[in-house]
Amino acid sequence: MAPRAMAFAVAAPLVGGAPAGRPLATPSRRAVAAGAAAAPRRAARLVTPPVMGIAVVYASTTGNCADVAEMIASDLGGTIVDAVVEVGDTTPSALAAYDGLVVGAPTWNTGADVERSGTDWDNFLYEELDKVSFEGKSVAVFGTGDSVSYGDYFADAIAELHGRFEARGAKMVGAVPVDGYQHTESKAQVGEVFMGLPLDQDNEDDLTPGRVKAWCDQLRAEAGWA
Ligand SMILES: Cc1cc2nc3c(=O)[nH]c(=O)nc-3n(C[C@H](O)[C@H](O)[C@H](O)COP(=O)(O)O)c2cc1C
Repeated sequence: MAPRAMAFAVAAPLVGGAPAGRPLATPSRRAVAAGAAAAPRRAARLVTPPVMGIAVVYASTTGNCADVAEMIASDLGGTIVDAVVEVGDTTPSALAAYDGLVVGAPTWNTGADVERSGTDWDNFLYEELDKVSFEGKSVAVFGTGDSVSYGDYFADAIAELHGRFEARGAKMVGAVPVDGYQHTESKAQVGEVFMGLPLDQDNEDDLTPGRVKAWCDQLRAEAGWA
């Protein structure tokens, strides 16, 4: 299946750091505050480190995860989200410049233990991520999947991203109850919760806006993204 064209152009983030993704139109309050703080009366103030918001990072083969990434960025808003970027267009060290991340992947490699996404995440997670620490960063995971045709492996890639970022020191946020989902099994499920937010754009896309909204409200409270 042909990869969908990139939903976002790559550009430098609003404040400092390596190029990571398309900045949203509105600078975050922290970015504005950082800019204000950097307006020096004395040269010493220039050493103030850049203050970043969060980045939404995704991969997508047929466009579902890209659509959801855009919905999440829109709900969190430009005061929180500084960049939206496809994972193949960034690096762990560029992402480590942000205060936090929302990361999203589809699941294509059904039943696989590793490289479950079948996208650029596979290389990112296993070839690049080990070089960078995400200590002190809040990271939330979402994923797109099919809870009917692939109901025994629903959104398995969520668990893989969760485990890999947690292993690099990230504070994982954004677990959601399994209530209301119709899958049978998922590697992303622990007890009665998912490790992140699964969305099924194939069978219940009507539920996605409400799920995204509730999750973004949860992230604001849980990660302090406000
Ligand atoms: C060959 C194939 C394998 C798939 N495997 C899974 C799977 O194991 N688990 C799952 O939840 N969804 C599976 N899906 C569904 C996709 O993950 C789902 O359509 C997702 O929304 C695609 O996201 P994307 O458009 O961002 O790539 C599969 C779909 C196809 C066609």
